Amino acid sequence: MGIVRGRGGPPVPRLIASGLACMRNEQVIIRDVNMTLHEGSGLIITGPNASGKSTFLRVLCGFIKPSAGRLLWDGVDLSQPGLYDLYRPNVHLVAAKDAIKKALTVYENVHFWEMLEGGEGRTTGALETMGLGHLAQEQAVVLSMGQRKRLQLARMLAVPRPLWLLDEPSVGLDAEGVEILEELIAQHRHQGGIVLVATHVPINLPDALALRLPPRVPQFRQYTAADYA
Ligand SMILES: Nc1ncnc2c1ncn2[C@@H]1O[C@H](COP(=O)(O)OP(=O)(O)OP(=O)(O)O)[C@@H](O)[C@H]1O
Repeated sequence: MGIVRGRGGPPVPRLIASGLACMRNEQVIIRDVNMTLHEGSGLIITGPNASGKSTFLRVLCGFIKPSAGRLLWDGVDLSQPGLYDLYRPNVHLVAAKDAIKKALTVYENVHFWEMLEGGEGRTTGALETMGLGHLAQEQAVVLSMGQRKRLQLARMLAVPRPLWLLDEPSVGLDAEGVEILEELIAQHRHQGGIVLVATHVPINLPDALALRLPPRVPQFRQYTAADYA
């Protein structure tokens, strides 16, 4: 994660969104979103329900292509062919849907992900950090909502990546869990990582930037069977 510098100039921002827009189903979900983030940055994204916070994170993680605007990573415009594929391994999204496999053990849920991503040896430590070590050999089906969130965060820790995109990461966590989360974010930023948090719940990210998305007024239309296919 070395600092990228222009020739003799200040560090190049790691992540830039410029005039970013996203349409889904012929609806504008987000428009003209701008941000510039350097190593160690934190950004708290707020906005009313349906304002596009989750959509914005999904665009940033490369699941949805922007409809307009530009996204740059280390100064490179990701709209160029093939570059999203190179960028994606830098990003970890903690989404509302947790993709936890109930039939696997807690350990396997993290280890499976770690192996998929080419890592090895971090699963046990990640579970311990999230206070799930004692449940490692239990099937994930027994986990409570807050424990599932802890498992999601353990998966993130098992595969180190510079850019964390966290969608409502504290929902379901108890006070101790929130404290661990805030400490992890602080450590990650201290090591040069970047953390974006979309949330309705206040979270302590010292010196974080703020982005508030405006309310969306959806254009309702008649839906057809094709929309649900
Ligand atoms: N695949 C999709 N197709 C069509 N519309 C979508 C799709 N995904 C999301 N949307 C619409 O995008 C809008 C924004 O949704 P999103 O989940 O990004 O908002 P949000 O700000 O995260 O909301 P909340 O605060 O309720 O979590 C919603 O109106 C939703 O219906």
